[in-house]
Amino acid sequence: MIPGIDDTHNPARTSWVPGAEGHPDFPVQNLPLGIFSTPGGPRRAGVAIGDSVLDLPLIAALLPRAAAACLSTPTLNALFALPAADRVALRRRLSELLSDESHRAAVEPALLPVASCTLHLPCAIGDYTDFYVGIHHANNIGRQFRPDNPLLPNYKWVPIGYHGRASSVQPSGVPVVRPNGQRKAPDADAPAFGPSARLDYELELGVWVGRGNDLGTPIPIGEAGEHVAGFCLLNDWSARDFQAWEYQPLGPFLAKNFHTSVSPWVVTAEAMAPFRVAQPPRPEGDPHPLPYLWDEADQARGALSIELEVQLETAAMREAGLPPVTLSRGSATNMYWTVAQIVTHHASNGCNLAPGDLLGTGTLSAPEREGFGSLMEITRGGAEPLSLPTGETRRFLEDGDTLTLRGTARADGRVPIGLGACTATILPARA
Ligand SMILES: O=C(O)/C=C/C(=O)CC(=O)CC(=O)O
Ligand SMILES: [Ca+2]
Ligand SMILES: [Mg+2]
Repeated sequence: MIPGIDDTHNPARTSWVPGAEGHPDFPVQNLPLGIFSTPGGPRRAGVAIGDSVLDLPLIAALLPRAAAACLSTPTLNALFALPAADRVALRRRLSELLSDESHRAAVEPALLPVASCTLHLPCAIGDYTDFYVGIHHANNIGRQFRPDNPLLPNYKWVPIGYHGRASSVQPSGVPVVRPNGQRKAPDADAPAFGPSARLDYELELGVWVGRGNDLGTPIPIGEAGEHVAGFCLLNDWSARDFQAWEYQPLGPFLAKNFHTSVSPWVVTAEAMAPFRVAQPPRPEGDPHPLPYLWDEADQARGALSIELEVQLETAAMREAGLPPVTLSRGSATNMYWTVAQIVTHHASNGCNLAPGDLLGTGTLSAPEREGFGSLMEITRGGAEPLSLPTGETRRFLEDGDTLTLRGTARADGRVPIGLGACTATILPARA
């Protein structure tokens, strides 16, 4: 079940917190959860509201008991392990506390400016899996890696994924050290080892797993929604030169496990409820998914109406005081498989998902150039370099480049809510 819409989503609801109303990411209709610290203080749970962070342990006495017991821990894993109903109760109470002026005196002392906080990973990530549901990305990139065979025949039957590396997932802001690795130029006799010359990003959504499933017990598709705690932005940094050389036959390995960035706030599945839309119908002639992946309710509301944007700022642009350039604008509706389908498929063999596990959707490219989700697609593998306002060009990312992903959920008659930025700067390779 996908969560329902209630009064916490009411567009008429406003907050007494200065700056919350009209905030592009965090109005009172959002209330994303995260882990933060202040200098000398422990990691603890918080909620973003406008440009403030609400320190949840400080107001635990005002919150529902089940959730309150999980807020002083340095991760959200315990909170995400609770039944979704406990998260709903927490959301309703937070919405009331932050919108009803009568609670202001009790709650305001627990608000901190976000600029004074360090935002951490929301969970201790046991496992991270990256999918490949962006069919336009799969077509575009497949054409470059396998010109005769871009989209393999399993794509429309199986939600394809690979097991990523949890240890190198980092919150937004942590710089990315250019990886060293093996690459082989097409005309070279042997590979060489050194810094990647084709460092790329991948625009993805992250899905935070809520309640887990027992080993050996699959998740029926009708119940997949209850295992999703929320969403973030995810950048699956990719060394395309290493990838092309190493990925056959077992799939991505060192090309993608050196660093993965996530936006630090978890926009809950409940907050996202008004932005769930019908899954676009499959093109004529595509196979009908197997029964374990098919659910009419999921097809009716399983897609996510989230606008996505990627911006690049080079060191020279920063020095010249020029604003970042927008590389692409796309939409999360470009998913061939829904979130419920990837969750159910992942657990279909009895694999156990655990609270705080992270799933990447795969790169979400639109069909057109304006919405491509990686430089590999935008520059067609480097063949069509981008021209920047400084006179620089880019085929792939250079040291000093800062890349930022943003996402905003929108629906008619609703207050838009944002995922917050997922940003990082590239540092030179280390010897
Ligand atoms: O071999 C291919 O076709 C490409 C594989 C990937 O790039 C893996 C990946 O990270 C999938 C994605 O982000 O969509
Ligand atoms: Ca990826
Ligand atoms: Mg990665």
